[in-house]
Amino acid sequence: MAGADGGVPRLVVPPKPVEPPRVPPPPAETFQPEPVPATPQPEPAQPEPERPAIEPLFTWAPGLNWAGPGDHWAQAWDAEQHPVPDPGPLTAPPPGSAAELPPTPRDLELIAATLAVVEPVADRATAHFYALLFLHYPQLRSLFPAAMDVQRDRLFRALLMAARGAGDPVTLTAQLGALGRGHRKYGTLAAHYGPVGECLLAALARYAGGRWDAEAELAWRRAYRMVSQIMIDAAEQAARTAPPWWQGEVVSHQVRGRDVAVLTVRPDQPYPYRAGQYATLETPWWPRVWRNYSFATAPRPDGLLTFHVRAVQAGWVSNALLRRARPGDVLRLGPPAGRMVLDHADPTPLLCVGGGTGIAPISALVEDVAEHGSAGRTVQVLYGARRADDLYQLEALRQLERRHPWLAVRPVLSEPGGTAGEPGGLLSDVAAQLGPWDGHRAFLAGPAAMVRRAAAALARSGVHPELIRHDLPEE
Ligand SMILES: NC(=O)C1=CN([C@@H]2O[C@H](COP(=O)(O)OP(=O)(O)OC[C@H]3O[C@@H](n4cnc5c(N)ncnc54)[C@H](O)[C@@H]3O)[C@@H](O)[C@H]2O)C=CC1
Repeated sequence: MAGADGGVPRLVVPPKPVEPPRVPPPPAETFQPEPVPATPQPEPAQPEPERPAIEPLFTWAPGLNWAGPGDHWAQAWDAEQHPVPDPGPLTAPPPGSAAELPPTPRDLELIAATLAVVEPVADRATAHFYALLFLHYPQLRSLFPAAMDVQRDRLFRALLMAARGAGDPVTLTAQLGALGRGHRKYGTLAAHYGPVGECLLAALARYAGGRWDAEAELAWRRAYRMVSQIMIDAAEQAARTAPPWWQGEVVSHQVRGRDVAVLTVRPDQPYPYRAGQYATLETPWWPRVWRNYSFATAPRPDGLLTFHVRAVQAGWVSNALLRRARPGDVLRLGPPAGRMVLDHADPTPLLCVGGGTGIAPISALVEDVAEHGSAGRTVQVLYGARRADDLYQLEALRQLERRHPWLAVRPVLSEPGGTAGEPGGLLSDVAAQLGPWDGHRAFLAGPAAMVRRAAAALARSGVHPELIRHDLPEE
């Protein structure tokens, strides 16, 4: 073929490109084979998200047990993108620094002044606190239930209350020790207290208005350091002798009366407790939602644990325990807690007031007196219920009464139509009418309003307030 100019064809050497030729982008619809790298490059190591040291209850449903980096919540809030403040100095201030000292009387005044401003807007401060906590420390989200409705203000308020009590380390140690031990079941670690404290301070700073300055912040840092150290120490001490939680298999489930389940559970390892105490329970249907239930018997030789559960309206755990739980189901139990325990060396007569399922710990106390009580101690039980068919525990108590002359049991019905000869009305009112009760110790369990009213009424009818025991939080 002749060249275009008709002469000898010449080899045309294209000029050397100055830049590498551009590769046009592939047409959108063509198949592109997956490029194979000449030498395979190792994947950059992805840091494992830090998970709390908890064993999932159900390994076949990890989603139930895990929320945190990578879960839907964290993705939706883009939580991983936010910088993480350094929580180090809060729980471990530099040695010799001002934050290391215990709170001073002036600090307590500043804390009270801050609380006076924050408490009226506690709802918003609480919401802000949790938002900060979960955005900055999404790995802590897994320590809380999926739905935060009930939980919402618990931690925040507990911290505020603890700070208020920072002037009385002995009482604080007793109260916070139980809280620290109880927090082990959530998977709480010592390292979590720093982040929680930083978010608490940030929420306070935002809502304490003009009351927040460097001096107030230092006061809160000192109080929080003391509070968190008490909880950390108690948890570490408990870890030497007890697991963070127990698993308990339901071995029997009976419905008594109209709507009370009597559940008996076999713990996976020995569960030491004292009559009158309670445990916190979690069901497999509502992970990380824990509720308190009193032991309904004194400790038994076979190690089984019994609880009485009435379903409360919209109560997730109580409804699940009443309607879903069956033998073979596995619950989790936190450590025992509660102050309603007996000193058997003390022969003071007892007045035990149990409303509704509040009769559970009262029954345990009666059994405890029967087994270990000092000779001559008398026990009077007032057992309140709305209707006669709600007195599901009466026959068991009557059996004990027949065996033990020191025991007297009186049912009290609050709705009309009671048994002739038995007192009727609200349990708290009847307890007061049957007094005076001076010279007695009183144990109260049941609806919170009943317990409060009964405590006030008994104090008026001669019982020294220090001799009245119940497990409602201090007001
Ligand atoms: N260790 C404890 O303190 C325990 C507390 N409980 C609590 O006890 C409650 C039991 O609930 P239910 O069985 O549904 O009992 P319920 O609501 O049927 O009440 C039982 C009785 O308590 C009295 N009562 C109720 N409300 C009162 C009020 N406002 N003022 C004065 N007296 C009142 C009445 O005499 C009533 O018949 C639950 O809230 C449960 O959490 C249960 C077990 C242990």
